[in-house]
Amino acid sequence: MAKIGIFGAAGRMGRAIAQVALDAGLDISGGTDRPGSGEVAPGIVITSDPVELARRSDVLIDFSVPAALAAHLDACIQAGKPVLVGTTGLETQHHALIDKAAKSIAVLQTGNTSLGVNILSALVEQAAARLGDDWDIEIVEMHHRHKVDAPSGTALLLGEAAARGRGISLADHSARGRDGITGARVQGAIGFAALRGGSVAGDHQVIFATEGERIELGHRAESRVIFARGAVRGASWLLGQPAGRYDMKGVLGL
Ligand SMILES: NC(=O)C1=CN([C@@H]2O[C@H](COP(=O)(O)OP(=O)(O)OC[C@H]3O[C@@H](n4cnc5c(N)ncnc54)[C@H](OP(=O)(O)O)[C@@H]3O)[C@@H](O)[C@H]2O)C=CC1
Ligand SMILES: O=C(O)C1=N[C@H](C(=O)O)C[C@H](O)C1
Repeated sequence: MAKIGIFGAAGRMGRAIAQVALDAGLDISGGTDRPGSGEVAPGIVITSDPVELARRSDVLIDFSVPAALAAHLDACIQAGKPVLVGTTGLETQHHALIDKAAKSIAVLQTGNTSLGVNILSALVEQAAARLGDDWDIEIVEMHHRHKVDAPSGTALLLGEAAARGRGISLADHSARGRDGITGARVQGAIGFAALRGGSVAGDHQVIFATEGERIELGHRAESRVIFARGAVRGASWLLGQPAGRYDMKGVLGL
């Protein structure tokens, strides 16, 4: 049976993934986290050495922090093991590291592992392809009070889908963090707004607004279990893939 290693195992997602994998009867080789993070689940060994974990795993799952990504990718390259990266808050330099790693190992990176969000992304791309840029696109997300990055990885994934549908680059058309006298909305911009509070697992809404009408497409996560299930499914799928960069579309057959 394939052994799954978890980077960031003591975090909210790390623990959820361990639980889902154990419930499914899968084998967990162990996890990494910062020293003193406590027990994740009975029998799961936590180390602070990602290379050691990668060597005794068949596939790795990373839900930790962007600052740890380089070390995690390096460990997977050294051990020759595939990895699913679910960590969000990634910037250009992190995506460049993933592209480089994907030359020698299989890497699946996604801002959201759930089936529902990936279906939503396909719908958003389709709607954006059919509506002209007199339809303003705004993406609103809400998450729990502990979340440290904004906009969420999912909001960016949905923004990328909208930009792809429109045939434009998101980097050149995104409007983030409006405050004060912003001036009127720029035609063709894709706007982002982030709310934080309570224990919300993850709500996303994509609004297409034009004169006189509005389309709203959305997704609400009711718990982290959906992300954990998607991560375990994605990791199992990665075991059969050659080196390269992947997202959830291949896993879910979209
Ligand atoms: N793609 C998806 O579907 C989803 C992505 N996410 C993303 O996953 C990430 C984790 O989320 P969540 O579990 O809620 O966050 P947590 O803060 O609960 O977990 C992150 C864990 O990583 C640990 N960590 C910090 N530095 C390192 C390191 N160098 N090596 C190993 N572990 C380290 C943290 O330890 P410490 O607390 O001591 O700093 C913490 O235990 C976030 O980026 C989040 O946005 C979340 C849900 C779904
Ligand atoms: O931090 C979270 O909790 C989540 N993060 C991901 C994101 O940034 O989109 C996915 C999910 O919405 C939960």
